[in-house]
Amino acid sequence: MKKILTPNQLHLVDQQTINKEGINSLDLTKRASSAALIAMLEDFTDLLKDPVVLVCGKGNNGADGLQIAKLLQQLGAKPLVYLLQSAEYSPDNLASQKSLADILPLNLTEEIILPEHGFIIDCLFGFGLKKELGSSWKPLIDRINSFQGTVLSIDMPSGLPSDTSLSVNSPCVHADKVYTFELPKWSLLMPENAKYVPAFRIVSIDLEQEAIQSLETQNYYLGKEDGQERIIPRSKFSHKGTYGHALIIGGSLGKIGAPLLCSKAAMRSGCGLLDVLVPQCGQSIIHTAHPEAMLLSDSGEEVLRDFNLPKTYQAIAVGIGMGQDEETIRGFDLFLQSLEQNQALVLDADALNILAKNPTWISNLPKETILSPHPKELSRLIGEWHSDEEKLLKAKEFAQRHQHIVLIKGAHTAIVCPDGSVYFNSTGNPGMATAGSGDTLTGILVGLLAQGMSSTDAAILGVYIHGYAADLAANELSEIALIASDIIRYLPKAWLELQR
Ligand SMILES: NC(=O)C1=CN([C@@H]2O[C@H](COP(=O)(O)OP(=O)(O)OC[C@H]3O[C@@H](n4cnc5c(N)ncnc54)[C@H](O)[C@@H]3O)[C@@H](O)[C@H]2O)[C@@H](O)CC1
Ligand SMILES: [K+]
Repeated sequence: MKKILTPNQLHLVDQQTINKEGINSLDLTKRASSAALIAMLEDFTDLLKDPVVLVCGKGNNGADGLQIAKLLQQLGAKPLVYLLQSAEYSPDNLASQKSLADILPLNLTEEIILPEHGFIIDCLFGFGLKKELGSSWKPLIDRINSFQGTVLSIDMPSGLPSDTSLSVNSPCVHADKVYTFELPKWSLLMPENAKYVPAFRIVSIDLEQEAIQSLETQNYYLGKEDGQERIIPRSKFSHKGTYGHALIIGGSLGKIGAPLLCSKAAMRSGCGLLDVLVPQCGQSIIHTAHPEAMLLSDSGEEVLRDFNLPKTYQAIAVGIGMGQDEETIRGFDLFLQSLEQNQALVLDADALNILAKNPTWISNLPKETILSPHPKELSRLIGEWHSDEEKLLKAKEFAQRHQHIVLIKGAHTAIVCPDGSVYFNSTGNPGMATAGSGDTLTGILVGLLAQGMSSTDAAILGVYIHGYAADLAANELSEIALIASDIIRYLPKAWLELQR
């Protein structure tokens, strides 16, 4: 997994790389610039053919821009280079200016000339932005944002601080894609910044890994290796009991599809045995549609009421499609009271809504329960928020106070852990914004927990593979057509790929 660091820590890593390698800062800038250009050329082959305008600031982000311009010239392109007029350029910036002819002055009061199409490479500010840009920057940023072509930002979209939320009206470049160096930055992962960062690519520049390892953070970005490391191998002499017995509790009249999707996803994630507890109206549906699952009977006709568990389970998921009938709420209360403190548990949907209305019941949850709310359910649990930063803080406070794991689902789902760590996911796509997608995640989670995985590991692997299966599905079926059943259908392929 990659660490998400603060600007001060990023400066430190740059500095330690320079010291350790015995290079100077300009060498690192050149390395970064050529890596960024290679990545941009891979994504946009027209970069050497179409008009390119580089807009450079006075710091090292601007130095990156000047170096990229030089490389583009060497490749035969004729980029227009604007450089912010300043009395205090960084040393790398000054050195980079010397190797480039025809630099156009950039003043905040004068309009820059832009072509009808092509590219702007935005190198005004990177992680060195100290505070939000003032209103004097608005005309320039508005001009960049009105460009009809493609806007590529180096390291950060200029105007976006790397580790805090941005006020609504603050000027900021709306990039089409951001090429960020070595490590993802916190604000690139926040949903509220999607308009500035619809996509980003991490460009490796071989920064000193030891320096990165030595720095403390609570924020991490998950990669494929984090999923791979957590896969549970199947052993030759194992039997179905080896891989745990899971239980799914949910469903109500008209909402039997939810526990059905959940139970299929659980078994496609490797658990050995699975029981499903649904009201009577759902029993033949589950039996017919998912013959591998076993059914527990509940006396409730249309809604669950008994929550009667004949045996113990390695893991239980509860809440999907369950509804909030009075009888269900009563049964759920008794169920929570009956739980052992070491019971692995996932709560979703109506289980969370019922908890939000009865907050004292939270104390009955076993430690490290995974709570998998959608945004509405989350706000009922932790209260409203005004920014993604506040949402994360509140979720963190909740996770630490109650010692549970809270998932903030969405693009870059955040796994908020009881020790304050937050893991941001790197897989998934907007096709997952579809009915039942969350039910499949809950199924994967309970399937993994049943195999004896810790809640944090199950959340990391579960969230990662859920998005990974959806990415494989979307590649073949499109994001538009993607439905929750497709995520389950592509789980086998996702496991195969992850095991490679
Ligand atoms: N050698 C290095 O340290 C490397 C740096 N790199 C690049 O350097 C960037 C960081 O460079 P810098 O630290 O020079 O920072 P930036 O280039 O991001 O910007 C810093 C400059 O902007 C000014 N500034 C900050 N906030 C402002 C505001 N609100 N209004 C007006 N001016 C403001 C600062 O006074 C400073 O002059 C990275 O984002 C990356 O693009 C890369 O080339 C990798 C290597
Ligand atoms: K930038």
